[in-house]
Amino acid sequence: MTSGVPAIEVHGLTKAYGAHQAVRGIDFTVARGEVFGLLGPNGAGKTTTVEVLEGYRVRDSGSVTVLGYDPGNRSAQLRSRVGIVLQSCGTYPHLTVAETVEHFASLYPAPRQVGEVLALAGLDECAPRRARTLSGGQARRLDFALALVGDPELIFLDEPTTGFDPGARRAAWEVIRALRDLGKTVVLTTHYLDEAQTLADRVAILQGGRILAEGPPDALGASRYRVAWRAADGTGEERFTEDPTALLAELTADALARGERLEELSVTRPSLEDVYLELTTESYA
Ligand SMILES: Nc1ncnc2c1ncn2[C@@H]1O[C@H](COP(=O)(O)OP(=O)(O)OP(=O)(O)O)[C@@H](O)[C@H]1O
Repeated sequence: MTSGVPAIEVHGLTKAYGAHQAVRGIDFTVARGEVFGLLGPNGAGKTTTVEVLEGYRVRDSGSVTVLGYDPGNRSAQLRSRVGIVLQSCGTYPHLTVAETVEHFASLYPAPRQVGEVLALAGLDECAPRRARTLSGGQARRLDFALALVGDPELIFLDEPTTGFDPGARRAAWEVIRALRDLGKTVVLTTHYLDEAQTLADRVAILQGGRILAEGPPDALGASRYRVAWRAADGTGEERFTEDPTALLAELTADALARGERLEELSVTRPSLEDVYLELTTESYA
């Protein structure tokens, strides 16, 4: 359900806290119906960027458009079309799950049906329970449900599975896939690279307020090959290159000149995790 007009357009966005430049001029576009992952180490500027998009933080410069609006204007129309899953807010512990979702539904002009939202968030069985009795994973599903009930076009998920057990994570991934199937646009920040690899159509890797790489998770490493081998002293070695033919020629020639073999030699296209670690470690150096 992608249309020509992007869900989000960011050009030259900057934001400083006092003397500290948290976001240093970033550009990216999120298409409608896309799941977009923002990755990066602690302090990279992910939350700052998302808060600007959500209209919670005022940018210093650059242009930002969300569903055609400037989020800096905090328009009510934009708010009703955007869903935000905050870290568990624990509202109304005395209400049941169904009552909580019903209450939030009443705040929106055209809410989704409560039963449908409960099913989508995997909360059918929890519907009659009081919110305060939910486990951490169930409470997080309720957060999802509350972000969905207004039937938003665009949903921001901030580290949606942090602290989840593996089962709860898979359940949350199913919810996110269901959102994509409904044609929603999802912006996801996460520290779990497998989560980004599995769910995101495209990712941007941020560090020090700059985007280091952007693209589909499988394509990011397409031109960076990992060449690994075991050296004569038994230590594992690895090098990254855009031209494995040249690197292999160099390595094998050197090894032959020393009368050695490159044991366990392999050439692989790196995973998102490899690309992420290489990029974020490189630029610390
Ligand atoms: N309100 C604030 N006042 C001052 N500095 C801030 C504030 N919020 C964030 N920062 C700083 O700005 C930088 C970017 O922070 P931000 O929270 O955007 O990073 P992040 O990528 O979301 O990190 P994390 O993965 O740890 O959540 C960090 O150096 C942080 O310390």
